[in-house]
Amino acid sequence: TAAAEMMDGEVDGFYRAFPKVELHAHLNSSISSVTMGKLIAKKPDLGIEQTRTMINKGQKRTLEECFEMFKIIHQITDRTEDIYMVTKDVIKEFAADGVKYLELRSTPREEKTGFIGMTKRAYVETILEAIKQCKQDNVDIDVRFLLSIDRRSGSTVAKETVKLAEEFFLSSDGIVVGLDLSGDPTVGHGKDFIGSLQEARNAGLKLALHLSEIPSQHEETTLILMNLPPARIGHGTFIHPDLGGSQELVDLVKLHQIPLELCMTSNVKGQTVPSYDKHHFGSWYSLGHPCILCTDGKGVFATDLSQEYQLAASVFNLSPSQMWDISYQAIDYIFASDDIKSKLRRRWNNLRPVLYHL
Ligand SMILES: CC(C)=CCNc1ncnc2c1ncn2[C@@H]1O[C@H](COP(=O)(O)O)[C@@H](O)[C@H]1O
Ligand SMILES: [Zn+2]
Repeated sequence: TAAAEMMDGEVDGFYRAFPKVELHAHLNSSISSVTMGKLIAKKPDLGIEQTRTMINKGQKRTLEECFEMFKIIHQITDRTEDIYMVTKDVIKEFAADGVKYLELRSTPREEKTGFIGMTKRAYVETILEAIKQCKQDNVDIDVRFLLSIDRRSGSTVAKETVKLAEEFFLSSDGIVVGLDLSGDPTVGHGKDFIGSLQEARNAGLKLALHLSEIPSQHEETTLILMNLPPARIGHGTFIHPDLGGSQELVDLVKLHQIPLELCMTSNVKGQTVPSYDKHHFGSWYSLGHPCILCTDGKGVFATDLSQEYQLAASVFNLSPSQMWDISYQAIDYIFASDDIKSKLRRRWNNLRPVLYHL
């Protein structure tokens, strides 16, 4: 479509200058081509080509192919030094794109390769170290972290991840704020994770769960919404009754006012949504339901948050002031404290007249 073609071109400066909140970014999906180039140069033996780690202009992949891409990326980020560099680069790139508050998420990974190997605890510590370093370097962005549970790895691993998250929740000075449930939606069942997720929530961790990324997850989503309600929903592509969901699900989401983390480029390139104009942002936004624009993975999906804003604005014909409200409203749904929310609102309110020349 014309909008899609436009999006592959230059983004005008307007949405880059917009202060933005990014709440759905997987670390290993967010690696830029520059950073990927550095990683490939460090590991020439792997013979990895850049074209296999990102979906470029106009290209599409099946969900299966996308999850194959993550395997390749994980091969090239298998040491703590890689994770450290990736995290720092990703944070600086989000800051350069005008993101003022970022929640990164990543799956604690154990690797036996290399000299020392990497434990899940070391993996998380490395990310937290990189976040701290960026703060010390005065990078203009507030960064928090969610531990991801990969649904492929089953309930025992999920329990371990919750334990690790609870531990870091208490020791990370407010950096670790929650948990994510993600991974291949065709694998595993949500019911295996409900117990662990309830425990996590009782310990004070906030939950952001990938729900209904594919049509066959109706029963799972119902079960999770009845037993948990998470604080935020990732994608929720097939919650709507026209798309394999049901009015009952829509009503549950509306009743609990659960915001949706929406990733337009990711969904179209991953082909769960046929075209930008058919993205479910349209129907939820019309309902007045809280919609948060996110990248999912600015690396693999070759986008950034400014592009996602411009895309939504052009596809759904939204004014700068409506876009401003979307950005401002996202502050309500961050997992950091009310104090941080107030600080961010003040920043936004100070920037608004500058942007609109009011
Ligand atoms: C088309 C497509 C696959 C879109 C992305 N939709 C996703 N759905 C579920 N889990 C995901 C998705 N993207 C990334 N992830 C999770 O994030 C991981 C990569 O980031 P990390 O290693 O956790 O730092 C993947 O292995 C996967 O577990
Ligand atoms: Zn995701």
